[in-house]
This record gives sequence, structure tokens and C-alpha cells, in this order.
Amino acid sequence: MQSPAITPLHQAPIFPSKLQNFLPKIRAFARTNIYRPRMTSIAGFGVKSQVGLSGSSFEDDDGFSTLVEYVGKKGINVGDDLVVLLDHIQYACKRIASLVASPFNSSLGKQTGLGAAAGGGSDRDSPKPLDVVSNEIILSSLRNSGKVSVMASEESDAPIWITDDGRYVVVTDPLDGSRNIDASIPTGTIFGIYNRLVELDHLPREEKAMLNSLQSGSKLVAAGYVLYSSATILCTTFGSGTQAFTLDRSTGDFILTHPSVKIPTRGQIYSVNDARYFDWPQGLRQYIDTVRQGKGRYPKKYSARYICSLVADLHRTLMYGGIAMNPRDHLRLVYEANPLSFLVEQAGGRGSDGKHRILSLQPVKLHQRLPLFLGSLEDMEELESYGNVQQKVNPGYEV
Ligand SMILES: O=P(O)(O)OC[C@H]1O[C@](O)(COP(=O)(O)O)[C@@H](O)[C@@H]1O
Repeated sequence: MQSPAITPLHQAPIFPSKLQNFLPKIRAFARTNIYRPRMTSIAGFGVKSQVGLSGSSFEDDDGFSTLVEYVGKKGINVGDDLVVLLDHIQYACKRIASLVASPFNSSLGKQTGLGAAAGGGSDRDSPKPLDVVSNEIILSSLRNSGKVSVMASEESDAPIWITDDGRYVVVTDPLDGSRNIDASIPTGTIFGIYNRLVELDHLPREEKAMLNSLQSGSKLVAAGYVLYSSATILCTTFGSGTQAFTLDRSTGDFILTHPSVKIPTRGQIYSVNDARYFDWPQGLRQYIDTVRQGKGRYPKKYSARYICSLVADLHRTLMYGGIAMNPRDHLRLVYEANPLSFLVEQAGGRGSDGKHRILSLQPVKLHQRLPLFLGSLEDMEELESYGNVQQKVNPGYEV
């Protein structure tokens, strides 16, 4: 059977085209007629008190705040340019959410050798079509925002220069975990936002694109991930706490559901690909052996959870505590480790390569890989006390 024709990306609607014309009416109807619980009752979060903006006018009449309202003038006011950029990023992510949930995604998700054409380097896993499509969706949104000078993505060998006067630099993994997509396992988009370094404006494009993308994570202005799972959740930070918003499919808005996310100081869960045990260094083996027997500083047996989808494993870790780790040189510093470490730190946790704080590392290559440990403060301290936890033996795993 022939695969269905794919709508060109820039034309692909979030909602079916017939519905599109009625969207304003549907939204108005949903706002007034669909029962929505008061914010204070959602998931047990007392939104108004936790967010510190109690009763502020960025909430609508229902006491709800959308992402755009939250970052806008009546909310935390991150500045008009960043609001516009964020609005375009969330739009792109809604399109990706729709794509990964599409009945046609399994035909898109197969390896087709598009990797080389899309600029996949031999050093990296060849991208699958869904990665490529997601990349194009984000690139098109960043272009349309008019606010971005450079986009650096997992899917391109080199950063893409977009416009000279864009104020921001965006680093992104457009669709992490896409290797799991055929099994409908959660995936995610990761992004980080830097200011453009104006002092580099005089350099040739390629050079300034690369140098702008290799900024240290400590310079991030904002970062976030979007989890595509049973709910679509956008979790973000602007350097003053971490907030999470859940997509309301009836209106298409991201609603603030998890204000001021705080990772528990200790969890009872470790998240790692256990099959690599025999390639782990002594320190990591000892740590895992200890906590799973309940013989660590916290005298309870730990549980293992591993989805093998970084955003999903991290989201669970933020909610329940513990450590999400990949001890081998696999994850990327620039567009995975840095944005996620910024988020975790802003939620009160720690991001480390097993030896150093991630945000203190100076990237030297765009697709630089490293071991990554993200989690609760006390768990991270205990892990690092075991010394050698980085897996340096990294044989070619098939899956
Ligand atoms: O094979 P491992 O070491 O378990 O790595 C799995 C990790 O790789 C990732 O799939 C990212 O790698 P890719 O970008 O190459 O798919 C993460 O989502 C996941 O956490």
C-alpha cells in the first residue's frame, strides 16, 4: 500500500483543515462551556500561591494562565522579543505533538537513509524522517519569529544562520527518543536560548554561527523541553525557577499546571540502561548495587525506571526525584545536557557529567558527547562520592 501524501510542513495544520476555520468559535465555546476545574485544584497544585503572582492579571477569568500570558507583560515579563520567540517555539511543538500522535507516523518513523541528505554526520545516529520533519518545523518557526540569528540542531552538521538582526541563538534537539516512536513511547523536544554575541557580528557567517552556538550553558537565557506523552507538557525556565505547562487540547493553549517545579531533594528511583552494567566503572556499579539493596545513605531499596527517552526519563525524575543518567559518552552537551541541566538546577537539582557541573563546561564541538547525570541534590551527592562513575568503554551498541 502506498504511503499517504505528506502535507508540506509550512502548510501542515495542527488541527484538521476543516476544523481550522472554526477554531476561533471552538475556542470561545470551550472557554465558556467546557468545565475546567479551578487552577487550585489541578493536580493538587495551588497555582496562585506557589507562583507568587496571586490573583495577578495574567490569569484569565477562570484563574488560568497560558504560557504566553505567563511570560508576557502581565506575567513575569521576559520581554517582547522573547515572548514572540517562545510563542513560535510552542507553536512548532504543538505541530510536532500532532505529528508524533499521527496515524501515519510509523511510516515516517522508519529509517530511509534520509540521514545523509539531511546532513547526518557519521559520528551521529542517522536521523529518521520524523527527526528531520521536526527539525524543519522548528526551523520554519524560528525563521518566522524574526528573533533568531542562529539555530544549532542535532539534525544539522553545522549551525544555520537565519538572520543578522535576530537577537537570539537557539540550540535544539527537535525530537529526542525518536528511535522509540514506532512503539508509541514518549518523545521530546529540547531547546536552549542564548543571546546573540554582538561582539562577533563582524566575523564571517559560518564562524559566528558556530561560536554563538558554543556558548557555555551558564549563559543560557532560557531553556525547556516538551514531552510528548499521554499529556503534552512544556517545561521551561528563564532563570528564576522552573515552570511546566500542559497542553489543553480543547483550546490549543499551554496552561500553567506545575508552577515552581521543585525536584525532591531525594528520590528512590534510578534511571539507567542497566544492560551496560558490565561496561560501567567500579564506582557506578557499586553505587547502583548499594542503592538497590537499600544500603545507601537513604535506607530504602531503590527502584529502576528506564524509558530510554531522555525527556521522559527526566520529566519523571523532576516529578518524583532520583537520578536520570546515561553514563556513557552518548548525550550531547550543547543541545541536550546544557538546557536540561539549566532546568534541573532551576528546579533545585543538579546536572553533572559525573565529575563537573554541566553548566561550567565550555563546549568545543557542536555535537560533543558526554556522560550525563541529572537529579535530586542528595542522590547526586551520594553518586558523585563513589568517584569514578563515567563509562569510558563505549562499545557499539546495536540498540
Ligand atoms: O542507548 P542508551 O545508552 O540507553 O541511550 C539512550 C538515550 O539515547 C537517546 O535516545 C538519545 O539518543 P539519540 O538522539 O541518538 O536517539 C535518549 O533519548 C536516551 O536517553
